[in-house]
Amino acid sequence: MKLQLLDHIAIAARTLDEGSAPYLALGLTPEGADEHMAAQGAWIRAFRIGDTLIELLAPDSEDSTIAKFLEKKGPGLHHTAYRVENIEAAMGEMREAGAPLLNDAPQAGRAGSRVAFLHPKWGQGTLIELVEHGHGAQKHVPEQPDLRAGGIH
Ligand SMILES: C[C@H](C(=O)O)C(=O)SCCNC(=O)CCNC(=O)[C@H](O)C(C)(C)COP(=O)(O)OP(=O)(O)OC[C@H]1O[C@@H](n2cnc3c(N)ncnc32)[C@H](O)[C@@H]1OP(=O)(O)O
Ligand SMILES: [Co+2]
Repeated sequence: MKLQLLDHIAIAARTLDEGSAPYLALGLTPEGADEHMAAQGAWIRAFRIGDTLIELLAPDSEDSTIAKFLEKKGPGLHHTAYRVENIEAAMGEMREAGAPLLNDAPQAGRAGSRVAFLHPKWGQGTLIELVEHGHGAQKHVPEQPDLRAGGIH
């Protein structure tokens, strides 16, 4: 398996605004709109640095996995995510290697990506995510493409 790049580093925060403060001060601006991912129990805000994102995660409810994480560890590094070309192939290789995949099938990720997670105990205390972006979405994907520019009327 070839990891293509460090896709994102995710930081858990109590709220997106609280979590944003240091990154705004560092001169970054949020990319696109905040996303609510109910299946992950999270609100997500992304800040881009080249090809990599800082992904802020805030819990959407008291029983969210992010809320559980904050209760145990407080705000901080939640996971690192590596980009792969083909998520099914990458999961197959991980399964063969005996790595503890947390998902049987790819899950829906931010901005239309597909993701799978590996247990943090295996990752030396770091939850690891594998992420595949759709073809043509390797770099910056505008949240709302400007259809006028494409000549569609
Ligand atoms: C989709 C979007 C995107 O990028 O597009 C995202 O990233 S969404 C990101 C949010 N989604 C996810 O995280 C989905 C994958 N996560 C999970 O399935 C789960 O959270 C989990 C299996 C990692 C942990 O669940 P759990 O019920 O076992 O929780 P526990 O609290 O009992 O955790 C078990 C042990 O793992 C540790 N632990 C839990 N979560 C983390 C973490 N993020 N990083 C490092 N260690 C962690 C706990 O401290 C505990 O350690 P000890 O035993 O020493 O006390
Ligand atoms: Co992520």
